[in-house]
Amino acid sequence: MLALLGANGAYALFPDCVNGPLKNNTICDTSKSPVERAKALISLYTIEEKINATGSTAPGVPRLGIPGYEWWSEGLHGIAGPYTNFSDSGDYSYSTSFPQPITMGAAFDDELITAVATVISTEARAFNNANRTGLDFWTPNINPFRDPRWGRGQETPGEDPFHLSSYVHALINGLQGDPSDPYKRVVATCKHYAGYDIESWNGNYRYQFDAQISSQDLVEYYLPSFQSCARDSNVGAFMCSYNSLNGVPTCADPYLLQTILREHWGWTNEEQWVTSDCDAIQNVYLPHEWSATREQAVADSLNAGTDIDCGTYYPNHLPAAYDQGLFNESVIDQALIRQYSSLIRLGWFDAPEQQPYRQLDFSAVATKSSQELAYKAAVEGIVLLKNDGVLPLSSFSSLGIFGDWANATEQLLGNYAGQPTYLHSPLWAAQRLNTTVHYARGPGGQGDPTTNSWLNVWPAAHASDVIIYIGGIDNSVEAEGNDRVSLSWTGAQLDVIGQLASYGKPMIVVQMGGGQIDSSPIVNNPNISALLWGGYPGQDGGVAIMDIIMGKAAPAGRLPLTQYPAKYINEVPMTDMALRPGPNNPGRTYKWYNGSAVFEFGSGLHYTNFSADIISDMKETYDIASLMQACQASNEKYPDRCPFNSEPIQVEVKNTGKRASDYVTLAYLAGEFGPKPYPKKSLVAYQRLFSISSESSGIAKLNLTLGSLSRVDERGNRVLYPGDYSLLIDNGPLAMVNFTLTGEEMVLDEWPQPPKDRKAKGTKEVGKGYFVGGFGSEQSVIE
Ligand SMILES: O=[N+]([O-])c1ccc(O[C@@H]2O[C@@H](CO)[C@H](O)[C@H]2O)cc1
Repeated sequence: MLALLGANGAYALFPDCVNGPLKNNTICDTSKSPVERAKALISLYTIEEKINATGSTAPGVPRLGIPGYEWWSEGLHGIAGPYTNFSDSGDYSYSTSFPQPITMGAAFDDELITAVATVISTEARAFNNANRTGLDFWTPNINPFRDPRWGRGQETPGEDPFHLSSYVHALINGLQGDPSDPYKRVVATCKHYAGYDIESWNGNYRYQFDAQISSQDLVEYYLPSFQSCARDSNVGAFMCSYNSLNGVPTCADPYLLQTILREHWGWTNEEQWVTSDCDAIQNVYLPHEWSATREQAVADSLNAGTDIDCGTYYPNHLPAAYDQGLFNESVIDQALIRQYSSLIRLGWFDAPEQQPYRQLDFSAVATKSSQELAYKAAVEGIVLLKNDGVLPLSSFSSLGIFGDWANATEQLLGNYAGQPTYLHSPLWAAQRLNTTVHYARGPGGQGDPTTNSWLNVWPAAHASDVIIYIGGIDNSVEAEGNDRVSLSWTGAQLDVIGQLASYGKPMIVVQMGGGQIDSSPIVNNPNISALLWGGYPGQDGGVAIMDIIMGKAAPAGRLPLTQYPAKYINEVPMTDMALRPGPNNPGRTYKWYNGSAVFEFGSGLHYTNFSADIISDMKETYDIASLMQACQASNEKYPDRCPFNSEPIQVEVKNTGKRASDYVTLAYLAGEFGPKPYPKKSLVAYQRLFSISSESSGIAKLNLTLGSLSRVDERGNRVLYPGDYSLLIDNGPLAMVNFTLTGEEMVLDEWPQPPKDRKAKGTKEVGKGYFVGGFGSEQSVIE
């Protein structure tokens, strides 16, 4: 075995196929396929060694020179995670930390996402070569941001399934590299499959919750991003979730893991594996009480297709399950073939000089271009929501900066962050401008209105020409394990904002945090000139915010989610998973919400104005049978991926104002087709255009597919329906064209129905059977 760079840690070793005991075994023969190599290796393992290899911290098989491997690394917006090892100082003490996905989602720029993911995978390789992280990363989180209370919505690109599917495709390309490359850059893991988006609400916990979701909502809303991962992006791994879905814990559900994932989506490559969320196998036993015993829980999960247990439940309980005959050895072989084939595709077994990534070291980390990309991602994701013309700022001699986020450091990162290269707060950026800056934090964002931290606010405000308040929410309010209980501005913030506004000076509010906050009091206050949303903009977020305020950069991000009024959370329980409006549900997302949003999905202003014109000739009528014939002739395996238009639909976007700016072209379909009720509209394409100067135009090229024209019926089938369609450009809309689809409806994708004998349990009584204890240790249960 060969030690890499001599560092300590879980990644210190990789198998030595040059001089090690297996050098003449097929596992070391690079002319053989990964599966052949993996099979040769595990044929040497005893059943004990096989079982030991099923946990996320795999000990390896020393007698064969197979070192341990830690499967759990994170990479949500930069390398991170419990087993990624940053040094205290110097090399490997930091990496590039990008904005949270909710902010990068607002950029609506897939090329940006691929570039960001490429940096993350490069830095991951450099850290792996120094034995500091793994080769597979448990990212992205692509559960749609369904309910505005969700504490982890910040980890996602937003609420729209088309947007998520496109974003995740771009991301996986950057993380894994081209599928045809002999070696993967790293393996990505699409999580949390599926129906996971509640942390803790009204006595329901992620470990115990049973999400009841119709087939229609599953196919239309909860699963497209996962289909994009599995079917369209060749992702290397999936993670099943804590919750149950329609009565079955997802990690023990052969319908989800076999019928849908592997068979229906064709995710049959032997090097692709499923891990459980951390301790989710334990939860199959308790609190779900799906399996009667611990042994049955591990066997049910392994048999269903969960190949790795994040935790120790498999290694601890599979031996007894094996003795009881609850699983066949071929099932564990299958799991290990997937694991080792994946490691082979990552080059784990091959000599360093054979691989393109083994030479990377710290000089590839936090490069100048990576830092510039983190800044660019932040700028692109910031959204301008209100502006009476005060922005961009000009002619002032002093700035007052207030609020809980004004001097934000770690707050900028959100959760699942590693060690950033630096942390530039808005205050830091303001202090580098050629102006006087007065700063007072004031009462904390989530803060206590009674503290005397108010006192220094007023003199600072008095002395300033322009007032900037930067606040909102952060991970003390929205977090893993912690859903929000209010959509209003927290603590004393509205009070201090109101009093600052009463000075009658130009005033700008910057709303931070991943979940949206009802900002109608700010919108309606005529003394507040401008409102921006920044999400979690990452290590250079403060500079990005100040550059937009000063006009050094132009805002063009769009909200990737709805800003609901605060009363929304009284109108629908978080546990109601339905998207369409019902008696106790006003509907979810911009497609179905029947109330009046404070800001709609896609909202975003500029420092200029744009007009749009659909310049492609579109027919008035399209015949469904002809569309399907063209699709069949193209030999596309999945008809929903067939193009609707043979050439991209071109939209000319003209900057009719005075300042150069990016513009995000959003294209929606609306109309009367398919099952009632009809959604208000659905996003079907988007493209960000860059730096369109005054009086100039850019051309967006939009590719619509048959899938994007389809609707989903109650059984989950994706169908192309006859009816009247409108293609809308932007929220206004700025341009629109109508067309009709004629002929008989056609099924594009027939959804496999759950088996009739599917064992399903109802929702458990809330709060009962919930484990309290640390990761990997089964402790007390709330009875
Ligand atoms: O005990 N812990 O240290 C611990 C930490 C995080 C944790 O969360 C889970 O682990 C992440 C694995 O990628 C999933 O996204 C998340 O649901 C689960 C357990």
